[in-house]
Amino acid sequence: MASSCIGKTWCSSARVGLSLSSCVASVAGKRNRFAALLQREQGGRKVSVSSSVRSQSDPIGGIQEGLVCKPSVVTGVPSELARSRRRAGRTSQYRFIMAQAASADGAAGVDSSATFPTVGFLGLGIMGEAMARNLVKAGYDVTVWNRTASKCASLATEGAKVGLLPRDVTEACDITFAMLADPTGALSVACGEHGAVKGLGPGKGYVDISTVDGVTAMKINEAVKATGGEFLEAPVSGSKKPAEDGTLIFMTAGDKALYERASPALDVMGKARFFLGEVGKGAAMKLVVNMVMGSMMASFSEGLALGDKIGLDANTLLEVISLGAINTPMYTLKGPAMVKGQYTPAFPLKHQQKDLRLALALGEEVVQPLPVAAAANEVYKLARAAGLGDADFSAVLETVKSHSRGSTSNDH
Ligand SMILES: NC(=O)C1=CN([C@@H]2O[C@H](COP(=O)(O)OP(=O)(O)OC[C@H]3O[C@@H](n4cnc5c(N)ncnc54)[C@H](OP(=O)(O)O)[C@@H]3O)[C@@H](O)[C@H]2O)C=CC1
Ligand SMILES: O=CC(=O)O
Repeated sequence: MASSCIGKTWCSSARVGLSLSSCVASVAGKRNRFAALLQREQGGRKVSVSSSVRSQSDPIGGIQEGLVCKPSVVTGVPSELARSRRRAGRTSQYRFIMAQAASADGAAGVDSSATFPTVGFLGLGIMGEAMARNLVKAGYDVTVWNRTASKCASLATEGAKVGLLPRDVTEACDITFAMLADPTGALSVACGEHGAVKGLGPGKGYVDISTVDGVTAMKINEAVKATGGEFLEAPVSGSKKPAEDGTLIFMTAGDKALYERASPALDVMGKARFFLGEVGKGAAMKLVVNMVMGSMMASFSEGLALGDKIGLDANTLLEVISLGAINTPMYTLKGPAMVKGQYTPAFPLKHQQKDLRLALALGEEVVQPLPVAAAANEVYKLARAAGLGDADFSAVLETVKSHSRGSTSNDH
């Protein structure tokens, strides 16, 4: 293994506070209840959630637009961990909107370790929710935020706190992770009106896991640095299942000290991590990897479409591929579902097209010809135009197939 890569097994001992982990996890798993509201601004409208206490099975139902619930309405009991942190003299203003009824759960006396950072998580999409859940399960004191507030509900029932705004999360946490869709989302969450940087300052860290371009990562880095905080870009390889299993691969760059402090949490979410140097290198590595992946999936789709058209049995084709040198875990995993026309999103097609677009822009910058990736990008663009953006990226097969329908031979 490369010296810059730390495998999961090497690092498990770095995960301090495991007894605390199990204790907090058990508290989280018991009596969560909502006594909360969500208040956020979205497109100029206030959106909020009723402040009444809700059952676990329907923790957040009844989102009402137009209401403005004041933070002072927030009720509930902060977690024992948060209380113990306050007892320990922390001055951060925690503005939780979700509270855990922890008082009777035997958590009294929990001594929050100074080396076990409070962590924030911004962006609970396919990846973010699974990653944040692993942090909660590992016992971290996690505060989450998502633009669509209802997506915080299940993590809240599992023990996470919910922040009103990105800035509230960074204000409350030592290290905040962000997993947003694209450069626009990453920039707006970090640097927007109530953005994450507003809650940052010396001693705090911001780790952006989103797949973005280097320029975006550098802009966020500058904004974080202006607060005295530290920044790490940390895009990941691995999809929904590796996110659930905690087996992602991190490609990090930026502040080495933050990398060291964040590593125990990275190791909860991933199986390997690389530190690649200055900001921009992580994005570059990720874009190269995903450019290759996009081309491979497009090429695989062409093979399946051609095989289908000439009457090859699809499952036999998959088996032949699986036994040879061109086999990849991706083909093994996705192939059978593709043959059945099933594209449940693990890696949304719109994100794969975004990554190809960003990789091609990188190629432009350094005048690197990328004809195969450029051709693949066109196919993904067609797939997006056909409404497949939210399907899994393997749905590119449908576009490849649709372009050959109606013609059965090359007769002139
Ligand atoms: N899925 C995968 O297999 C992998 C994805 N990635 C990368 O990780 C990132 C996230 O992927 P994934 O979880 O699949 O994506 P999803 O589309 O499932 O989630 C995207 C997240 O970004 C939020 N978001 C989007 N735009 C904005 C915005 N303008 N302001 C605030 N929040 C915004 C969404 O909020 P809301 O819920 O409100 O829409 C949601 O939380 C992407 O960059 C992707 O390329 C990397 C490796 C694997
Ligand atoms: O970015 C997607 C992945 O699977 O990695």
